[in-house]
Amino acid sequence: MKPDITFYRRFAADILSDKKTITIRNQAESHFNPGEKLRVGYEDNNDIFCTIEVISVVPVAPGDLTNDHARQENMSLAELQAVISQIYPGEQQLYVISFRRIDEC
Ligand SMILES: CC(=O)Nc1ccn([C@H]2C[C@H](O)[C@@H](CO)O2)c(=O)n1
Repeated sequence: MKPDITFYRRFAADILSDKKTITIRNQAESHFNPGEKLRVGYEDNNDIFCTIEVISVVPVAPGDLTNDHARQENMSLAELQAVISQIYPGEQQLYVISFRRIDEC
């Protein structure tokens, strides 16, 4: 079965240990709704590694990212800003998807 959302493999350990509780995505992945349960897979092969429940989806401009966002990503703000500009260069509107992990698969 295909995942509903994927993550780079390097972030999986932080999700599975509940250190990472948000992800920041662009418009294409802003359609999730609070309460929705998502199968989470690896970006490189789509293997599912856990299930999460969406808590909220909130718009954010890249320039408005804070230390609080970084803490929830288990990164420094500088690291988060670097990751975002690598994945979403030039995007002006992003979305913070907050989640809680339900299951390890
Ligand atoms: C397709 C795609 O966009 N995949 C992504 C996007 C983001 N992430 C991670 C990287 C950071 O930890 C946050 C913020 O974007 O989410 C990802 O793993 N895969």
